[in-house]
Amino acid sequence: MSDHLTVVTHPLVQHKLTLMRKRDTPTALFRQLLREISQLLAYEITRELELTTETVDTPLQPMDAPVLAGKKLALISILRAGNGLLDGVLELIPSARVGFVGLYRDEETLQPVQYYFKVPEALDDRLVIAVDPMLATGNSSAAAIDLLKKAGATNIRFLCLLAAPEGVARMKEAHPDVPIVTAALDECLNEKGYIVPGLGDAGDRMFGTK
Ligand SMILES: O=P(O)(O)OC[C@H]1O[C@H](OP(=O)(O)OP(=O)(O)O)[C@H](O)[C@@H]1O
Ligand SMILES: O=c1cc[nH]c(=O)[nH]1
Ligand SMILES: [Mg+2]
Repeated sequence: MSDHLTVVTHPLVQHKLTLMRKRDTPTALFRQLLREISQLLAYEITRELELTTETVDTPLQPMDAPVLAGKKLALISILRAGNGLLDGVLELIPSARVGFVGLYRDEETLQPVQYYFKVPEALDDRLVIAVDPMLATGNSSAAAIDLLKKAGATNIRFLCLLAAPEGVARMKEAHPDVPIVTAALDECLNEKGYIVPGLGDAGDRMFGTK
């Protein structure tokens, strides 16, 4: 991917995102919509995956048919809200290897606090797609990507649902080599570091906490 930021403007993505933003959308529907959007975003972020060919026998004759090239890609969920994107993407790419970076954002300092890290082996040989629905200050995603790079990843993409300009700028400064794919670029952050207009706290809405 050449662009640092790609906003997926597909009408289905935009319509579903609007439903997710509504205050009264219930938890079960919120999760279902996120799963549906995650697959449309995955389509976009994987559009330039390398292909090779494999000879297969169709019922009529053999042919050289396209298959994905290289080592299986790694999906990394930034816990816990990342899991809301992970499930749908994994359904689309079931052979992907999966890792988890546990981070939560301290609500006072807006700094990430790490509590878990487990990723697949040979990250340096894989395309790594890190997923987290919300890119707000960018502190969590920048820290997660630092950890992935320390673990050897060199080819990383970041998939989110909503981004704030502040978070995109932070990522561009810290990780200019990591393309971002999102469904929307919102206006700004409020004084508590929430994306506005946004959709609130993705993890809480997804899991019914708070
Ligand atoms: O860009 P930032 O300012 O760092 O904010 C974004 C982070 O905040 C949310 O996670 P949260 O800390 O709420 O944890 P959770 O996923 O467990 O709810 C979100 O899922 C991101 O990880
Ligand atoms: O708006 C925001 C900002 C951080 N995390 C969220 O879930 N929502
Ligand atoms: Mg949260």
